[in-house]
Amino acid sequence: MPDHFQVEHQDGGCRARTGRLTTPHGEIQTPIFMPVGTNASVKAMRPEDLTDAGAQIILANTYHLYLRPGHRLVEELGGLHRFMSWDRPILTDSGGFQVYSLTELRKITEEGVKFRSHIDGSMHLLTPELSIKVQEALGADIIMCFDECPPADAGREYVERSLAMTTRWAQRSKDAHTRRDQLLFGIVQGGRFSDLRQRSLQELQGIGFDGYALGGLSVGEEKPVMHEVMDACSDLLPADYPRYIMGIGTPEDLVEAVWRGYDMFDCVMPTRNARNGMLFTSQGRVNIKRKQYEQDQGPLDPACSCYVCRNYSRAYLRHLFRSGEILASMLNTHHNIAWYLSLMGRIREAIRQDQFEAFRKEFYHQQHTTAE
Ligand SMILES: CNc1nc2c(CCNC[C@]34C[C@H]5C[C@H](C[C@H](C5)C3)C4)c3nc(N)[nH]c(=O)c3cc2[nH]1
Repeated sequence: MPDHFQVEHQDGGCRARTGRLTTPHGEIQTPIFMPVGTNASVKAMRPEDLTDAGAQIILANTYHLYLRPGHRLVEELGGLHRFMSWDRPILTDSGGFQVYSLTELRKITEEGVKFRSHIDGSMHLLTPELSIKVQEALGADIIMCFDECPPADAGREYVERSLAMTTRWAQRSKDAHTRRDQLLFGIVQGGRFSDLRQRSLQELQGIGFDGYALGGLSVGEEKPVMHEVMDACSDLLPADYPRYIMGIGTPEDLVEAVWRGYDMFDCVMPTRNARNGMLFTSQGRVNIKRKQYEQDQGPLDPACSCYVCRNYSRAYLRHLFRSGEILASMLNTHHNIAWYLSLMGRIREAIRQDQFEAFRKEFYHQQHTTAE
């Protein structure tokens, strides 16, 4: 058992488990959802709103912060925690995925990824060594290996070559990692091919990391493919290490992933959907701009105890959204993050009671029976 992670309770009826992950900026109770902050901010939320909503750890990103304001500047100003006044854990992604998803002009070579900045058009080369150096300069508590996330429709031959490079990049990431107080996670690739996933994981375990992430998912593949890969890897990932699935997901995806034994998740959905008026509730999704809420004096979600549901009506939230008020983004985001985090709290409690199987059935039923 590694000293930074302990499985606390294994649900008696399924693979779900609760755990405790210890980082330099504090302990994290898993399963955990991590709100994402692209440019050193979780859009429309102040740090005290995040802690009020129950956030234990947030995500930041190498690609964006390297380009602006620059990792050296953040380091000179005392690191990311001080820069954004967030004193709890931060996880940074290694930047490869964002280069792939954000830039047109990019070239992947053995050395790293050449790309043109989406901000000012300047050319850059992001390598495993530079990615680790940036993440160390930012001072994140958990950092990620520099990997390549192959396109969802990539053929077996491409995926096989890509994962071999991702393994070589993982070794280079680990060799470049000097700040031992930070946890370094490896990222398993291999596309939809279970045997390649197994090979990737075996190679990463041979190098040795503080946790293992599933990459290459939630990139447009069919749901059954995603569940198949999650199933196959669940039995292969070392049970006494934290398991992180990157980019997951909807509330249903989270419940399905916890049921398969995963511990950590991140997704832009609660924050991005909030800004588009798509809100999560115990009765399913509410599209707040719809006319049916024009005179609705009730709370967004009667079962939610967040600041927004305690103080505002659906009618008011609809008015703010239609008026394009900044407060709409703030309140909608606050609720969606609080709702996601309360879902994770209810999941942890169900696991501790050996009730997660029942929770999973009830949750699916609740989310899909009530008409919007
Ligand atoms: C959505 N599906 C998906 N995401 C994925 C990510 C990014 C995780 N989120 C970090 C991120 C990404 C963006 C948006 C926010 C802030 C910041 C920039 C960091 C979350 C991934 N990241 C890496 N390194 N490797 C993957 O294979 C991968 C696969 C994904 N599949």
